[in-house]
Amino acid sequence: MLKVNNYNNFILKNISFFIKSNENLVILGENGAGKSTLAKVICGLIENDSVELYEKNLQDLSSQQRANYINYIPPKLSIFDEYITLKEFLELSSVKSVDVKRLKKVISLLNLKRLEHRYCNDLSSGEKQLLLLASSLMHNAKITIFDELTANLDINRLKEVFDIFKSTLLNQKIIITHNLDLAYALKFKILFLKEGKIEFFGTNEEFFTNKNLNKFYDSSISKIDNHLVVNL
Ligand SMILES: Nc1ncnc2c1ncn2[C@@H]1O[C@H](COP(=O)(O)OP(=O)(O)OP(=O)(O)O)[C@@H](O)[C@H]1O
Repeated sequence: MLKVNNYNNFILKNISFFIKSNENLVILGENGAGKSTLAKVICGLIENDSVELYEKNLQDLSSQQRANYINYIPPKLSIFDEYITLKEFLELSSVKSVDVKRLKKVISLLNLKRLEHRYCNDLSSGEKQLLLLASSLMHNAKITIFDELTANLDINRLKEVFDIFKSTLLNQKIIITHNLDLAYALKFKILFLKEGKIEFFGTNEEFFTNKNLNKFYDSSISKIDNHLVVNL
């Protein structure tokens, strides 16, 4: 459960919304609309007193509690220790002691076995994205925010990630993406930001109508026979 009560800063304006504990969310909006900023507000990287997680004010939570409640997965993996391996990184991603069974399951699920002992810094961009997803599965917070996780993934990997997003492996998910096919297929609730303001908040079905696509994306995308078509 997530509630944001009238949050304002120099980027975001009058941000208020609520998602129940059984709901997931996709955040959409053009470059610079404020999506990452909103994510940082929700997870407390930008301090505020407007966010409630499971009826507790974010500000009142200890660091350990915050880590249990919320996990922000940034667009890019940044690692300070150049000699940390993929497996070591995943072991460190658990908030509690490492669940060896879960670690094995996550490595196998994402086909990361062959990369287990590779240094994280040497992984390709797509492999780093998969490592970030794997780390979120190890962390297993009540709410996980993915900021453009799928940007570097090939089609097969995108499908695997889609299946994980649709599964119950993680609790609540908030997905920031520019991939409208992904957003449409997930069927999660949609929040659309424009210049720091919420322009739309509602169901997937309500958002993905030709009227709304025209309103939010001009004529660059339309829906034909339940498929999104980009008009290049
Ligand atoms: N620390 C900062 N100081 C000043 N301006 C900032 C800061 N962080 C973000 N901005 C500005 O705020 C606006 C929103 O940025 P944000 O990263 O939240 O957008 P976004 O919707 O995630 O964009 P994108 O889709 O390009 O990743 C941008 O104009 C950005 O330049």
